[in-house]
Amino acid sequence: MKGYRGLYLITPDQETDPRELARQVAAAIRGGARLVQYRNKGENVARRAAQAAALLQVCRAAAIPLIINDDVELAVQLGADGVHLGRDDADPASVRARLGPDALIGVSCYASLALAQAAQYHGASYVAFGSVFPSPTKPRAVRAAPELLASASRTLRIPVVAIGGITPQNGGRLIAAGAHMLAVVTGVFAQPDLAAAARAYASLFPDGDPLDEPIP
Ligand SMILES: Cc1ncc(COP(=O)(O)OP(=O)(O)O)c(N)n1
Ligand SMILES: Cc1nc(C(=O)O)sc1CCOP(=O)(O)O
Ligand SMILES: [Mg+2]
Repeated sequence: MKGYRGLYLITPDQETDPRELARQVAAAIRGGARLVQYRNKGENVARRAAQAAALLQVCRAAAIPLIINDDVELAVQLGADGVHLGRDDADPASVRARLGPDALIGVSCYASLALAQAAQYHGASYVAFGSVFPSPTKPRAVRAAPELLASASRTLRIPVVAIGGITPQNGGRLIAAGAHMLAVVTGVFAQPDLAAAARAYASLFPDGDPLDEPIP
């Protein structure tokens, strides 16, 4: 997953109409989102499948990868680009075996560099640390110090994602610390103009096409 830098958009955990959700995500992609995660913890299987399918269309049209949170079967059924796994989800090694070498597999590491090293060893494509700030989406999340991003980006070979309460105001300091991607829900989806909100994050990253810049 070399070269990935920029805004990592995560959908809000809501029963939004699939076409409306697709419209919102398309606007954020126009604003500069580089990776999209479909995250809906709801029980409505049909709604989840419909939302994810609508997002896949939008992402394919823009050549942006779509990651599915938690649900490996949905990712397989849909032909999505990958999955994001946390401590309550399947283990990265078995998911890598199931999805093959090209799948994008993200792993939540909370505040633990040891978890990140293990995830990399077991085939993770990227690791995520958080919450780096208090998160409106997940107020009870474990907190991870931004300084952890520096040791992670120094010692790992895969991209480092920061998540939790990230705004255009506090995001720059995370990039300076070593984050390759900023994962955001509220900072984009709670704004009236999603393209402008995404642009505010995208502009925190160095100039040029972030996908052209290999991660050292
Ligand atoms: C990019 C990214 N980072 C962290 C998470 C959180 O994953 P997890 O701990 O499994 O919690 P849920 O999102 O499943 O509630 C994420 N989804 N994406
Ligand atoms: C899904 C998720 N995981 C987190 C973690 O810390 O692992 S924080 C989070 C929600 C991020 O949303 P917002 O941008 O609204 O804070
Ligand atoms: Mg999970």
